[in-house]
Amino acid sequence: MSELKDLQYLSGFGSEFESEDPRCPGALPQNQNTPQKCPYGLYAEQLSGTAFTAEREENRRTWFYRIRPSVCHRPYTPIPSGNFIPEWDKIKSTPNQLRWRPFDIPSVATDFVDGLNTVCGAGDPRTRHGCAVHVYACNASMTDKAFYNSDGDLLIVPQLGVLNVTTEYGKLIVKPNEICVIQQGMKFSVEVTGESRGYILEVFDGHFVLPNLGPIGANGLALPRHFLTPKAWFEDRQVPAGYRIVCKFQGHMFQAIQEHSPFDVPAWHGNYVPYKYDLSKFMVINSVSFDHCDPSIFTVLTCPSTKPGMAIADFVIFPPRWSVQEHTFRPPYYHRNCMSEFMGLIQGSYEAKEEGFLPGGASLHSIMTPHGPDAKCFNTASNAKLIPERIAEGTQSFMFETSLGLALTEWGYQTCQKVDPDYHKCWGGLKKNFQHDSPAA
Ligand SMILES: O=C(O)Cc1cc(O)ccc1O
Ligand SMILES: [Fe+2]
Repeated sequence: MSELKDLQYLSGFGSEFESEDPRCPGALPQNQNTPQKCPYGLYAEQLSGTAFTAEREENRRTWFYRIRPSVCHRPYTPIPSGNFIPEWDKIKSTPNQLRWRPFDIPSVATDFVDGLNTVCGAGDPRTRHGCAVHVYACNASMTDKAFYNSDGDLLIVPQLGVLNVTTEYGKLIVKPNEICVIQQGMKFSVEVTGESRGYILEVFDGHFVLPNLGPIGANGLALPRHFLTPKAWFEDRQVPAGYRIVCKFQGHMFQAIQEHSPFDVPAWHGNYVPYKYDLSKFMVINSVSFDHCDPSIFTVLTCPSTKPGMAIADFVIFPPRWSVQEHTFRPPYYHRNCMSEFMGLIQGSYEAKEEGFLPGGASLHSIMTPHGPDAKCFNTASNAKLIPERIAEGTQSFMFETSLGLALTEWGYQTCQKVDPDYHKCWGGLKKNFQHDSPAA
C-alpha cells in the first residue's frame, strides 16, 4: 500500500483552497484559470458542483491542473449494479419499527464499490431530489479502479476498518469515528487493510452545509476548522491493462476504461472539495437545567431542502457527554416524528437501547411511527439518582434524519437477512403506571 501515514490536510469548511504537489512547484496558474498553455504542459479542467449561476455563497467549483483531461477514456458501458441500486419501489413499505443486526462482511474478496448495498431511500436521482442510505462491507482494496457518483454526494461513516481514500485532490485517511464527504462527480479509490464496514448517506438535491447556530452564537457544534481537505498529490502512471472508472449514473453502474491513473492532478484550486471530520471534535451543547433537547442540537451537517429548517437529510451524532438535567427523564423521549430516522452505531451502545442495537447494525423509525426508549431504559432512567453522569463513554451512534419517506429496497428488507423480527418486543415490558390518586409532580 502507498504511504498513507501522517498526512497533512487543508483545514476549513466551504473555503477557497489552493494546493500544489511539492514535486511540481508553480503548477498552479497564478493570475487566471485557463492560460493558453498551463505550467508543466498540464490541462485545465473545471469540476462544477453547482450551476454556473448559483448564488455566490452557494457557488462551488474547482479547477484541476492535470496531466490528461478526464475526457481521455473509452466509452462507458453498463456493468451490474448489484445491490447498490435505487430500487425502493419494488417491495411494499412498512411503517413498522425496524432494527437490523450487524450487516455481514463478505467472506470472498470484495472491494468498497462492490461491497455497496442500498438499504432504503426516497426520490429519484434523475430529478435530483431525494436521498438514499447504503451500507458498505468489504475486505479488499480497489486496484486500478476509481469510482464517482453522478447522482449526488456521499457522506461516508466508517464503523469498522480504516479507509485510505485517494481522490483527484489528494489523499484522506478516514478512521471509525471520523466521516468523509465525497461530493458529486469527485473520483476516488478506496484501499482497506482488512474487514471494513460502514454507512453512507447519499443526497441527490444539493450539498451538505454546517447548520446555522442561531442563539448558540458564533461557536459551537462542528467547528469549520476541523474539516480537513486533502493536499494535492498525483501519480503519473500508465496502466496499459486498463484503469477502470466506475460511475453511478441515474441509479445504474457504468464503467469506462482508460490507460492511465485518474489521480494525475499536480495542482488544483477551488471550493468544491472532499473533506473529512473527526466526530470526537464535536462541541456538544445540551440542556444544563432540565428536560431533553431535541436531537437537532447534535447536527454535524445538513443538506437543506427549499423549505427553511426542513432538511433533505441531517447527519446527527450522539457523542459522549455529561448529562446533568435535574428532575428530568434524561434519555430520549417517546415520540412520533414527521421525519424518517435511520440510525447506526459506530461504537459502544446507545442510551435508549442498551441491548439489541449493535455496532454495525441499524434501525429505522419511519414517519409518524412511534418509538422511544426500551422498557429497561425507561425503568432505569425513571428511578435513577440524577447526579451528573457521563453518558456512554466511548460511544458513538448517529442518525440520518430526512423529511422524506424512506422506503426499503429488497436487499434492505429481505436479502440481507438482518432484520430483527423481535425488535418490537423491546417495548413490550412497558407497564401501565397510572395512579389516579397520585398526580405526577
Ligand atoms: O429516536 C431516537 O432514538 C433518536 C432521538 C434521540 C433523541 O435524543 C431525541 C429524539 C430522537 O428521535
Ligand atoms: Fe426518534
